Amino acid sequence: MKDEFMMYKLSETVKVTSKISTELFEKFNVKRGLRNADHTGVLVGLTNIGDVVGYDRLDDGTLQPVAGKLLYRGIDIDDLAHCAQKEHRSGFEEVIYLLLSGALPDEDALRQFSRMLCESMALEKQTKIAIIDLEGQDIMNILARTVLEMYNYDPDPDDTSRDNLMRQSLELISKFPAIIAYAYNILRHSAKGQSLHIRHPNDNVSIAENFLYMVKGSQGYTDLDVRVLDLALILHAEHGGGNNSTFAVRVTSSTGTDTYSSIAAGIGSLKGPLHGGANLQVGRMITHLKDVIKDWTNAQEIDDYFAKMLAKEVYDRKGLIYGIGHAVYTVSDPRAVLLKEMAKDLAKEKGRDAEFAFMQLLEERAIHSITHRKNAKTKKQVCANVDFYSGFVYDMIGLPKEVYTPLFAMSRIVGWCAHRIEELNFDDRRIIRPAYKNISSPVAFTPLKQR
Ligand SMILES: CC(=O)SCCNC(=O)CCNC(=O)[C@H](O)C(C)(C)COP(=O)(O)OP(=O)(O)OC[C@H]1O[C@@H](n2cnc3c(N)ncnc32)[C@H](O)[C@@H]1OP(=O)(O)O
Ligand SMILES: O=C([O-])CC(=O)C(=O)O
Repeated sequence: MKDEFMMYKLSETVKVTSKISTELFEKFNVKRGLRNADHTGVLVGLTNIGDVVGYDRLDDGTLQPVAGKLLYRGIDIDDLAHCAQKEHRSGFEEVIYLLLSGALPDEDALRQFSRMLCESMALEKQTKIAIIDLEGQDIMNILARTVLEMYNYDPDPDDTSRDNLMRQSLELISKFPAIIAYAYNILRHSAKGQSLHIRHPNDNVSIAENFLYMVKGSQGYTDLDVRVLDLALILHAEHGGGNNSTFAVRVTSSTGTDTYSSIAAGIGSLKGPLHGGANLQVGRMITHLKDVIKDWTNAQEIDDYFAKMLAKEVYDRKGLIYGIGHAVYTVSDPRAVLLKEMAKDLAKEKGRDAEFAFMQLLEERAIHSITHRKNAKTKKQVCANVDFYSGFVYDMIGLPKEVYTPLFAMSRIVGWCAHRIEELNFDDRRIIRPAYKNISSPVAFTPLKQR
């Protein structure tokens, strides 16, 4: 038997053995996707870090959709984002301090903290060599592998005491920008034949600015670009304990494993197209839609195409419109609202109003099409999520698609670290270990010669 046929045979067998009928989930009251029947998440933990609000629960137990709110340690992200922008200073460092410690820094503390992060941004020689060695097409995979490699250079990698976790968190948060920037520059060099730049981070500039500098050089960005990236970093930093990547970090942390293994799990989760990887999928989808939709202002033409997408007849045949829908948000995702505001201003500045108007119409028609789709099992209200406008914003400040999802990780590493510290520090913590009911019947063993 040829190896290819063996693989085909194995896969065909799995087609049958992996089938589990939906009725069985209902029969055994299994919370598919750890979700209740009303789509809310099963309550599996408590946290002091982020609060994601998408609905109110009324006295009769039903849900009332509300405009989305996101709080970091009790503080509304609208306030964090608008205040930093109004004061013309970077806000991401303040958010890191807040999420990790639980309180806002005063001016002195913020200055010292920002300097500390900046000074720890440069990568050790071994890490740089590891990134060059790990040449590959996907920066999320390079990031995960680099993080795993960093275990070897840590003098105390397995110590899960709070002090050590804080040290490791600050190291990882400060080093992600250089890892991503260098990995992209190496990819650009090897895949596109461009010159290779390994720029040392600058002292006394924000994380957002340092990232742009390391990717594009000092002539390659403007003050506005820095402000835009800083906003994106503020908005992606944390999303409660239940989002898939943070939960992956909490699940792995609950075993007592080391920080690098746990963060690599978070990166793997975030890469998925239903989670952080959706920003890349939105970019691809919009490029496709710009091509196939002849009249960018024609709602009917868009509706017709979306109907075919939802019916899995065109595009990637997954039946999804990327950047739309959310497990918690219903009326709006507050991050998408802020990114959309930013996208509108930027589009005006960069002469891309027609594209912005097209995106806005796509958003409106996507929500309409999902709400009115054929054979819908539920009528849950959907809205644009954080990934809908982020790629467009990155594109307008000249960032390549290869870094869209890594930028999400560069920010979300903060939430992951805060949750890992929390997971390893509350009283009476336990290993996370839910149950799977086995539904197969017992099978008698058949000796090899009799099969
Ligand atoms: C940072 C982030 O992770 S944000 C999310 C990024 N992901 C995406 O943008 C991918 C597209 N979106 C989706 O796949 C989903 O909306 C998710 C994964 C984000 C949320 O999934 P769920 O919470 O399981 O969806 P939910 O239960 O609220 O969906 C309700 C219904 O709307 C449908 N729906 C929701 N979003 C979409 C979508 N984008 N395209 C098509 N149908 C959708 C669901 O299939 C479901 O249909 P059904 O009732 O007929 O079964
Ligand atoms: O909360 C979720 O399920 C996904 C999300 O928006 C995030 O992690 O930012």
